[in-house]
Amino acid sequence: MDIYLVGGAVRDQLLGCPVGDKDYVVVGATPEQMLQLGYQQVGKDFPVFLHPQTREEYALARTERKQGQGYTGFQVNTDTSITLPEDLERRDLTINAIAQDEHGQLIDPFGGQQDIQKRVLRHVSSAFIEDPLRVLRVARFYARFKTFGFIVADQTKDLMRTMAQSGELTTLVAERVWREWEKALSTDAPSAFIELLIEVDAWQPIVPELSVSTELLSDLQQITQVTPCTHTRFATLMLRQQDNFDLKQLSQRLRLPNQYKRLAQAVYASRAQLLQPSPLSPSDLLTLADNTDMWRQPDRIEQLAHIRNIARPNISDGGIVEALTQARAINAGALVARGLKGPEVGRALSEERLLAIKRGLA
Ligand SMILES: Nc1ccn([C@@H]2O[C@H](COP(=O)(O)OP(=O)(O)OP(=O)(O)O)[C@@H](O)[C@H]2O)c(=O)n1
Repeated sequence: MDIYLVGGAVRDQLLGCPVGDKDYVVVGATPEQMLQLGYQQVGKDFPVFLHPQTREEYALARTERKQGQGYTGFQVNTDTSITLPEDLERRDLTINAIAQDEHGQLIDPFGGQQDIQKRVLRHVSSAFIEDPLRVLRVARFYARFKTFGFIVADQTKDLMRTMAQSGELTTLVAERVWREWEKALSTDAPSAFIELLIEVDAWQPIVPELSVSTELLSDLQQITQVTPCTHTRFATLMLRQQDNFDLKQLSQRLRLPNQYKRLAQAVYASRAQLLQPSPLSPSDLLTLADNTDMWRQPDRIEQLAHIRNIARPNISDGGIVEALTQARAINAGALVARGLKGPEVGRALSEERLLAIKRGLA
């Protein structure tokens, strides 16, 4: 049997990027041989094994042929006669279809190295269209490698458009879609992910609820420069949604994790204040904090301050973070100790917080 390093690890190494997970392909082995060597089989559909010591993934070389709709319709062949080039041919992009043997020698039948040099994301073969997730993957790689100067080959964009128009994108399960979203949000150019999906008509089938404008794309680009927090970056997309925007449906469609959902809700509910074209007064800030659950969620102060700063960059609100942090420090317990009861506590708490905000802004 022969073992090769493949996929992202080889690509990232050639690009001079830190190498993440390592994936290997094994040519000429049976599952029984792998088990005998102490590898542990994972997943039923694909013959993938975990190395007994490193726990890295080793997949038997395979070909795949699409049979039906959606993700269930693959006929997988892992016969020991499957060659390395055959396995590489089923992969998505040429830059992801380079293998490296144990001596460091590269096997690159589809011109991946040349495409790395030319900075092109290009599909390997027409089998690209068999997996609709690839539309999102290409958009995500485009966002990740935009700063390196990568573009997407025209023919690859044509295939992405064909896939978007076929309706296949709607068969993707939410978790897989969201995983690509989250990876795209953590790149240096998440707006490129959105732009490419729009360009190939894939936006509508994936997130019909979310309307995108040039202003919104620019917001996203700016927030990306000020914070690595993907929750904040995603929530920024709520800033310019209209009154008929259905956040509930969007979060169901993407199965948004709770932290994303809650911050998105907070931003959408407070968008009028966040976009207010005049400085926020102490009482505006109090309302903003009340409406976004800032008292219980201290991270929100910075998150919303970042969003406010990019929404209205020319307006100086003074020390929002400082003021709200001081207001948060007001302790309801101390008010109860003063003998206040019931609704009096709530009222006094608001008054004290307002005073603290005023002091903090001054
Ligand atoms: N829908 C997919 C998913 C994966 N692959 C292939 O499997 C490899 C490993 O996939 P994955 O780990 O998802 O991505 P990486 O390319 O390793 O990128 P990263 O880990 O940086 O996201 C890819 O390089 C690609 O060759 C593919 O062709 N089509």
